[in-house]
Amino acid sequence: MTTLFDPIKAGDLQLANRIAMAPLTRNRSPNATPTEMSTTYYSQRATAGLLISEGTAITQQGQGYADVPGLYGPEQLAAWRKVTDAVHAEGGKIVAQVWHVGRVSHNSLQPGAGKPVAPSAIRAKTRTYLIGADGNGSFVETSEPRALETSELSGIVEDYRRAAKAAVEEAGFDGVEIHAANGYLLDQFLLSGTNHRTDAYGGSIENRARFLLEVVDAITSEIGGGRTGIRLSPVTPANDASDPDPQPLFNHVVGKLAPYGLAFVHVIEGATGGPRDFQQGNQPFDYAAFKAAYRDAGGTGAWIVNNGYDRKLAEEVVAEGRADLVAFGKPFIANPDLVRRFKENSELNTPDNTTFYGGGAKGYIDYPALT
Ligand SMILES: C=C(C(=O)O)c1ccccc1
Repeated sequence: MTTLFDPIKAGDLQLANRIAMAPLTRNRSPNATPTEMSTTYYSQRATAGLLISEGTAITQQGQGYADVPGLYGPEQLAAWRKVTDAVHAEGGKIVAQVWHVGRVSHNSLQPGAGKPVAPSAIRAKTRTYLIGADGNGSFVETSEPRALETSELSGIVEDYRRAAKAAVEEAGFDGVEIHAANGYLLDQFLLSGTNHRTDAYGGSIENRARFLLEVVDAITSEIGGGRTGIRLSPVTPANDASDPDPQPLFNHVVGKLAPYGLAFVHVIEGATGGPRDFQQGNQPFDYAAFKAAYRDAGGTGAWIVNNGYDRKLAEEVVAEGRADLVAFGKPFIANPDLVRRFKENSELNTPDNTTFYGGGAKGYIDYPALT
């Protein structure tokens, strides 16, 4: 029977166990540049089978929150290299989550203080996080976006390609996770609630999946499918994401992903950080059918599940073959040695949600490991 502590090969990635650290935004990268504390934070957690970095902007246009890191400047890449070197020195594996927020942004973060971009000019009913001149952070309403011209899309595809290449070749990541979840740009194109386009990128399911698949094609042709994963969130309402009929949409998406030889598909079940049984539309999402649609189409990537898992539930889904890995977010914030604690069935530290976003060492690198 497979356990959480058995190794697994996910594409080209040889992973020591089935416990992944989910991508966690921490807003501690001033000027989009990770710090020495980032190096400490990730290396403390390197016993995870796979570390997935916090969302990392592919360009300034793709940045939606203050003090999130980027992959678009030499100083950012050099800082990430220190992180990946430290993780590798501990025997860990780490991929970069490549991220474009689309409409979930604010004019003050955008090039030339312009409008955030989106498939359609529909403002997200959500908030973003800014840090004022006084250094204090606050959540503010997102700005009104503009609809991308069809002619702009190939340029953003190239931004993803360039970021993925830089992540692996310059920053030393073992691969990338394409952030196609949580109501950000790629998810905005997928969903009928956010994509009202009338060109070849809007309307039908095939058209709404087109942009995502162009990005997947570009990144896998650049770094290889075996170093590429993707994160999807079929029913999340995060960042005002909505589609009343997600099953055919996401079954289509994973069917089209199957031929790319991806390292993994990472699925947020339910509402991100919320109820696992959340649903969009009038019927529950069938996650088994979703996984079957990927495997039946020839998809061989590891299946990673996330959202609200504890040790017991994680052991069950891996033992029953419903998932290959389980990703943990908040438990890893508070427990750098989560793998050991699970293995020894030790008590877990409790996360302090007042230090999740922004700030310094407190709540970032000061959680105790078992002695
Ligand atoms: C990258 C994020 C996501 O995927 O939800 C995020 C961004 C800001 C705060 C929390 C999470």
